[in-house]
Amino acid sequence: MTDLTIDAAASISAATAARVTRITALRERIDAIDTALIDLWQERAELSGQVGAARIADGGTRLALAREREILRRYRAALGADGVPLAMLALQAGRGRL
Ligand SMILES: C=C(O[C@@H]1C=C(C(=O)O)C=C[C@H]1O)C(=O)O
Repeated sequence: MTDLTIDAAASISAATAARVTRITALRERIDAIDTALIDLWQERAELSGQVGAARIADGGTRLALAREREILRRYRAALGADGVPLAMLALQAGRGRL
């Protein structure tokens, strides 16, 4: 290889190494976010179950539909159309399937 070719190869591999380092850092942050989301998802389901159990113990209903509508509206306002199925899964995780 000529000196020029060696320099080019070294700079390509340095750029590749920088990209790999950046991807690794971004993935570490993604993993941390996923861990936080999973923790919050499970906490939400637990709290939702407690509210439902308290309402039923008071002779109330398993569902509070006005509250569910408000939650669906909030997710849709924040996340657009994708927010609706996400909210439905969050509700289901807490109070079970309809
Ligand atoms: C937790 C509750 O009970 C149910 C579960 C909800 C939820 O997971 O957010 C919302 C409404 C109810 O159908 C509540 O009334 O707040």
